[in-house]
Amino acid sequence: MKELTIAMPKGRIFEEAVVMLKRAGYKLPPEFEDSRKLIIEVPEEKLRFILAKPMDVPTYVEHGVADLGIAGKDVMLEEERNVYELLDLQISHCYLAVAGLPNTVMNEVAPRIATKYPAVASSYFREQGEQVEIIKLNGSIEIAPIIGLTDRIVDIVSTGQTLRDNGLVEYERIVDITSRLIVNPVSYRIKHRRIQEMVDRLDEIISAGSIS
Ligand SMILES: Nc1ncnc2c1ncn2[C@@H]1O[C@H](COP(=O)(O)OP(=O)(O)OP(=O)(O)O)[C@@H](O)[C@H]1O
Ligand SMILES: O=P(O)(O)OC[C@H]1O[C@H](OP(=O)(O)OP(=O)(O)O)[C@H](O)[C@@H]1O
Repeated sequence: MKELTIAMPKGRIFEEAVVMLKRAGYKLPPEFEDSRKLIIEVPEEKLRFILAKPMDVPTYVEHGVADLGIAGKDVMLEEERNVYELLDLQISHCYLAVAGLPNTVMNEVAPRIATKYPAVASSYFREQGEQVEIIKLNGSIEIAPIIGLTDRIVDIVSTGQTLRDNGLVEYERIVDITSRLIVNPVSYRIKHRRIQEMVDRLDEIISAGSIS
């Protein structure tokens, strides 16, 4: 049986992804709950996990140092890496939206947009026929319109609480987001049986509808 390396996103997807793998029958050691290790070997399952920043997962998979990865659709759209999407895991549901201060219109000349997703935001406004200036931030995006840095933000919304608590409103919904199982195209060819077995096991869990 060929070993598989999987790039897992640290952070909020991680826990749900681990639950899913366990339900699919993979026996994962306690290191998954209480360790700061960044590489976890599971020889009994012939699996090796790399714990990466969510935005970096497609990079590891594209370069083939991970065969598989788990990444939000937001990351896939932003990164546009040469990988295949195998499964919609139906976890970490959220969406990307345009938001801003209530009852405001965007500056007519080159309105400014703050976002962690410059590629997605640029292509969205281009499709709308609007010329905008994108300001890339790495977090706490909601601050930008409040302190007058930008007219709008493009950011993730889940419960809407961050927008509400900061007095912002949603103007447009751009795209629904869930996490995806992605694969390196070469790995998919040379480790096809092993990978397909994992896909089938995860697919069964998704179809049973027992995750989030
Ligand atoms: N509020 C949310 N609710 C549900 N899913 C979310 C939410 N925010 C982000 N996500 C999804 O989870 C993924 C990882 O988000 P997370 O907040 O863990 O990492 P990050 O913000 O990209 O990383 P970091 O905070 O380490 O820079 C995102 O790519 C997205 O798909
Ligand atoms: O609609 P909600 O349920 O409030 O979730 C949305 C928030 O969650 C994410 O932020 P995160 O917690 O990852 O912090 P960040 O500002 O560091 O990106 C996202 O960027 C929003 O700010």
